[in-house]
Amino acid sequence: MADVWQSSMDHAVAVARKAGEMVRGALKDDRTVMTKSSAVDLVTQTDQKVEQLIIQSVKEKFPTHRFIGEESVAAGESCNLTDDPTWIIDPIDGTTNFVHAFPFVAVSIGFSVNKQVEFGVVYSCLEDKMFTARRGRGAFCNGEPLQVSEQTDIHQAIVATEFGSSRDPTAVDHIFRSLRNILCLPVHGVRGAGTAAINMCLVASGCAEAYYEIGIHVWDVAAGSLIVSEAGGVLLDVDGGDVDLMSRRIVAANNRTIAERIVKEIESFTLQRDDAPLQS
Ligand SMILES: O=P(O)(O)O[C@H]1[C@H](O)[C@@H](O)[C@H](O)[C@@H](O)[C@@H]1O
Ligand SMILES: [Mg+2]
Ligand SMILES: [Mg+2]
Repeated sequence: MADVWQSSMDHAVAVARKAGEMVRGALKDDRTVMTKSSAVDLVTQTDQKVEQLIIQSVKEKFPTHRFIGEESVAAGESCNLTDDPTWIIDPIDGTTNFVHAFPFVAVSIGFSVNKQVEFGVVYSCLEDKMFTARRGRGAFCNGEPLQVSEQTDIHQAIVATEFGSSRDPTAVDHIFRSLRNILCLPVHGVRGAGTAAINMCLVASGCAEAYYEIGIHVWDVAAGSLIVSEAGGVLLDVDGGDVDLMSRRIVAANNRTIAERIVKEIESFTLQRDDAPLQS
């Protein structure tokens, strides 16, 4: 049966590739680092230009579609998911990596309809890996099918996580205690690529059993969440309930056994939701 969202997905792949070229071109030149929510929440002109490139090109082709873009939200746009077709964009996932030329940087584009992610595209542009997933039709990297790891023993797992961009001491304490709990299970290792989207693609590829983080935003994980689930993985909230992409918390794992084991070790905390009303 024809896929009603195929042309949108084709466009997402094409524009992510174009955006990736822009990111690669700017890697050595863009040293204009600005900050957002904290001194370590970085943004560059390239983040802003890439988001504009993506939004402009989508608007020309699909004028009725809506957008949630990281840099547009930072500039004051609202972050509400409606039932309308919505492009959820992180122009550079891994801006800190980009600034330091640490070689994991992604363009992440999720597309949701009726609040459900229909397709996800993550372009790991320095590795030239194009990860894609279409709901119900599998996940792929450069056209090759992805499958999560079959490991069910947490002691033989690699777990990915990040420290995020908050330096609030209470939040940092929670993050460290969770990390300590997981390290001391013990697990084979803890890793972090510096980008939520690539961490999730590593789970989808079977290279890591799980990824969890508190503090991410919907644009960090919208595309990656579908890539993980279409590769056979599971998504949970850090308290073990259903994942809520606006809640800023996520566990993405190869299977429920690993996901639930990790949930037991996480000291959860709550942050302001992405869709909280804007403060005037
Ligand atoms: O801000 P970018 O680089 O789009 O996204 C990153 C978050 O800032 C950081 O807090 C988080 O740890 C990382 O996983 C995410 O990709
Ligand atoms: Mg991001
Ligand atoms: Mg970003």
